Amino acid sequence: MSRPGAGVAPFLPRQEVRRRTARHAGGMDITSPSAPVIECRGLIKSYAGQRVLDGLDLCVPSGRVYTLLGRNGAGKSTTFKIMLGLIEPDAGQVRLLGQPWRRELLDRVGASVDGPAFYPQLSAGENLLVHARLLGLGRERSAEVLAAVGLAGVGRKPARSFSTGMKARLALAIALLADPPVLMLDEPQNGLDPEGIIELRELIRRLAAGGRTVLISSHQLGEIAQLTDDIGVLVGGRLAYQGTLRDFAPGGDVEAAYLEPTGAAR
Ligand SMILES: Nc1ncnc2c1ncn2[C@@H]1O[C@H](COP(=O)(O)OP(=O)(O)OP(=O)(O)O)[C@@H](O)[C@H]1O
Repeated sequence: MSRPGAGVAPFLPRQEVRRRTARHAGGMDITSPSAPVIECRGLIKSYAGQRVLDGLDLCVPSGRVYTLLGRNGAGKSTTFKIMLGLIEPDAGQVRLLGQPWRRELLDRVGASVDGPAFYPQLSAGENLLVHARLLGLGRERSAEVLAAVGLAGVGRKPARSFSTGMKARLALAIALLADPPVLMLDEPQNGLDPEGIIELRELIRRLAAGGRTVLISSHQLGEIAQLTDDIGVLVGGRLAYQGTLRDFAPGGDVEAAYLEPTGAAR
């Protein structure tokens, strides 16, 4: 899907990034000096002549939580699907873990997009066991992950009868199973109750603290403020802002920064 491209532009000096991000300039640089783990360059994607991504540049540094923010239909899922090789871009390149995209690199990526792929007649534990066996993992790891996402108590209930939130937890469990260094979770908060959102936040923060890189998509501004290190605001098929949350909303009010007249969402 992606061809090896020219080298990626080096990071700008920190002051220059601050200057640019302060006025919400669209850009591809981010303040962390750590190596990018996920990079998109010039992604273009149209559906039936309708352009959704229009030269998208995105850069997720290592060991951080990065949120791709955008309104309904902005192209967040499309971006995730391209990064995961589920659809082809019309143009542009993706790099994962510092290398040009190739399918084998996905062994080190845990992902959830468009809800979980599960066997409806099997319980959460049985579903996880199926995935665990495919990955060469044992029963112990399935149980561990089941507990981590708060599904340990659901017993033999078949997954087809799960609520939306339980399905979201199962999707997360499947993504976590192999303990991958990179997680890509498309709207992981969807369907979760307040407890689930808090648990998810704590889990994601723990994963990042342990050195994993977590990319999520969301439109929940309040939650983002508590969860993310970096954000990219997707507008018109490109990032209107990319950088740290602190630079985006210095006072901590993400909603105000997002909605201000000159803000990234305009
Ligand atoms: N397979 C497809 N065929 C045609 N149009 C599509 C297809 N997939 C997505 N689109 C369109 O592309 C646009 C972007 O969709 P996408 O799902 O990437 O947005 P999103 O930001 O994830 O939205 P949401 O927040 O609502 O999930 C939308 O207008 C959508 O209708």
